[in-house]
Amino acid sequence: MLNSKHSEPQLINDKKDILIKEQQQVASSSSLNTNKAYQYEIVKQVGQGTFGKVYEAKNQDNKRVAIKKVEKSNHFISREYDILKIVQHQNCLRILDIFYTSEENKKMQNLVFDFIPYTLANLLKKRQLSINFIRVLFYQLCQAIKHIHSKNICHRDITPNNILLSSKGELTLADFGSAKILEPNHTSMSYICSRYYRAPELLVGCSNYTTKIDIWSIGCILAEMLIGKPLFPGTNSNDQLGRIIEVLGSPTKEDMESMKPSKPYHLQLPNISPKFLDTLHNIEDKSVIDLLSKIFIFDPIKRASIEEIIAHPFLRDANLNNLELFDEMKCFSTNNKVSANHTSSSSSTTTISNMNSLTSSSSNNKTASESYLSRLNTSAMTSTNNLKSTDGKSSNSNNIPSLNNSNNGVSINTI
Ligand SMILES: Nc1ncnc2c1ncn2[C@@H]1O[C@H](COP(=O)(O)OP(=O)(O)OP(=O)(O)O)[C@@H](O)[C@H]1O
Repeated sequence: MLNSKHSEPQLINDKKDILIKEQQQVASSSSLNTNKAYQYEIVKQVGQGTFGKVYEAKNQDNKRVAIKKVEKSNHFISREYDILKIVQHQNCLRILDIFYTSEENKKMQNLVFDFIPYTLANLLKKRQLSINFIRVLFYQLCQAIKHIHSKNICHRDITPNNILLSSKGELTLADFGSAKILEPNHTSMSYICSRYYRAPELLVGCSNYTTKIDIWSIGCILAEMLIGKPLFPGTNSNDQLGRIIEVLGSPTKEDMESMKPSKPYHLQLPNISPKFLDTLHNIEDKSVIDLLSKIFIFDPIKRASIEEIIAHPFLRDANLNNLELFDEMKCFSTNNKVSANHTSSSSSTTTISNMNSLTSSSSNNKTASESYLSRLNTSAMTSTNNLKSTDGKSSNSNNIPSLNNSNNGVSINTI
């Protein structure tokens, strides 16, 4: 029932190939293997990340590929290639090749991938999705997460920009640049993950979090697919936590302890009561609301695991065999332009009846990536204070001052 139409990756051959290429890489490290760059013809730039650029290119067989160029520097920890060698799943981005170039006296790592033309972010800007299409997209995302979590890999930056889509609606999780294998008693940087998708334990500075931070992010993505805009569009880390509290209500003392904050937190709150059901009241499918209620839980241990999510009734009838019945991806086709406000679907009812009455989202739809710090070598920085987030705003995740009045009186102080 749940067969993807992706072709099965040639795992063994690819892995062997990658290993051989890596050995060749080491052997020719003095020349940085720059010759290999000539095997690829750059077509155009398609993405600009925090640390690198992504290009559409053609290989020698005229196959369309994506090349992600990232500077190799002593100040950056890039685990991306190491993680990509482990991740082998039809819903996770597959690495095809790696080579190094020297550009403007910088050593650049070039990662070559299958080219996948669309992102969930593009799609969400274009149109509202039907509940059945959301179900199949979310199902595929969950399969990707199940695979990486089975290897203790935490993605740590799941956002609509990192979810790639084929013209048929096949989903590929990309950007393993922030991913890390989480060891049980090791600490990790809490200043990780793009803001809107950051789990509350990260916002309070927890440094021995688990893969449940990814579960929070996919909950945010599911909600965003349903309502058409980010559920928690915080303008800074404080505002982010305030917005979560507005919807979920104040965390209890036990919730706070479960999130293992970096400092004792004293919540000066006029005991906010949950607005969760009000926030999502326009969503007609009640099983998806029940699923979200099991994901949006402060306590990471009580938050649903990926196996529990996959077993939830919302995903029970996910059927990838009829992807072609959906018309959502047609909005990208040049011959068949669908307006951004197009809401009908051939296959199911629309998800919500009135997007304007959703309560928690602001007009600011810009994703604020705060993930870049995760890639900095800790020795290269002394403090996270006053570092700028990639949206250009000053941001400070671990030293949380009072929230401003825009959060209905929610204020949070550290003691
Ligand atoms: N395989 C691919 N095929 C086509 N486009 C891609 C591919 N990989 C990435 N892109 C495009 O490039 C963008 C940036 O890619 P990616 O997230 O991997 O880079 P990044 O430098 O890690 O970005 P960020 O710092 O924002 O996370 C994606 O949002 C997507 O638009």
